[in-house]
Amino acid sequence: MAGLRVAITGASGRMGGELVDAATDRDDVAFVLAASRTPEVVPSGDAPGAADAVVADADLGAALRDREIDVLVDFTVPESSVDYLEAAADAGVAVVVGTTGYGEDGRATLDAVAERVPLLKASNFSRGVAALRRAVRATVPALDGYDVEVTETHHNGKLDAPSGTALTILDDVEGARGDDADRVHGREGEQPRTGDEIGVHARRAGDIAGEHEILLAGNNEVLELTHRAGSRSIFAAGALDAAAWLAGRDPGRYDFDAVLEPDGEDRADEGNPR
Ligand SMILES: NC(=O)C1=CN([C@@H]2O[C@H](COP(=O)(O)OP(=O)(O)OC[C@H]3O[C@@H](n4cnc5c(N)ncnc54)[C@H](OP(=O)(O)O)[C@@H]3O)[C@@H](O)[C@H]2O)C=CC1
Ligand SMILES: O=C(O)C1=N[C@H](C(=O)O)C[C@H](O)C1
Repeated sequence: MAGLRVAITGASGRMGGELVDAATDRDDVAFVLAASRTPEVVPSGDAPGAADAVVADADLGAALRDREIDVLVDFTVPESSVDYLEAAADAGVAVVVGTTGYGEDGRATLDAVAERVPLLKASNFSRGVAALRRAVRATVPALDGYDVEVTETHHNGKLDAPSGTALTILDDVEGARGDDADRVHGREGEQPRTGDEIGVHARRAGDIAGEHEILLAGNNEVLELTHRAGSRSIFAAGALDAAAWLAGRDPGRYDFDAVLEPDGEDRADEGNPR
């Protein structure tokens, strides 16, 4: 491919801005189209970190075709995301999805879109969290019967709780245990722990980019597995790596692990569904 042509939705958002900035900096990206509900506040033109073109989100479908976009990268909210992804599918454009918090309808739309174009969704595009998930899947069976509590901490502007990453990790824990645990969110009053429950805790404060901790305790010992994002740049880099990897592939659902293991098999599966 001569150079990747990417579109980024929600360009005035925290991740949208980070993605536009990172994409304009990459040698493998030839063109950056930004889409926003408020295009007038998104920088474009020759300034460093500015998109090559900015359009109103209502004009996204036409712009994807006119600008010959290869991949759409969406980190917005579920309500807008489903419209953006359908516009991409109509235009035959691949999609990388970082948005979290979908309900059942949103997840069904993702499945339908993946039948028409390549779709890679991850609740977390950092390499560290991908490694953390591998560690969780290996550790939980090794510590059979230990109590597990998952805690996530994010900035005070985050909408969804628990985070998509925490939900993915909970799926990993349950998959490794081979059962569906009772997920207990927070704890208040007289509420002792029951046998195989998993405690889930969501904290919101300041400008924390994202922290996830898995606590395993039993047998007079404690093991803590923790990932801390230092900035959003790691998510943007991972998502753009995924976009470069996804362009030109067949329709279907792809997993971020396949991007990180380029010599491994292409895995089009249901992984990282949140
Ligand atoms: N998978 C991953 O690695 C990561 C995922 N995320 C996820 O990305 C998503 C975005 O996070 P973040 O950038 O912090 O969020 P922000 O609130 O900062 O940005 C979301 C943007 O979405 C756009 N948007 C379009 N429609 C709506 C709507 N109806 N309501 C609100 N916003 C709308 C807006 O941009 P505009 O006005 O320009 O259209 C808005 O700024 C979240 O779901 C978050 O969990 C975040 C970090 C990493
Ligand atoms: O909203 C965020 O900021 C983040 N959201 C993702 C999630 O919900 O897991 C990933 C990351 O932790 C940052």
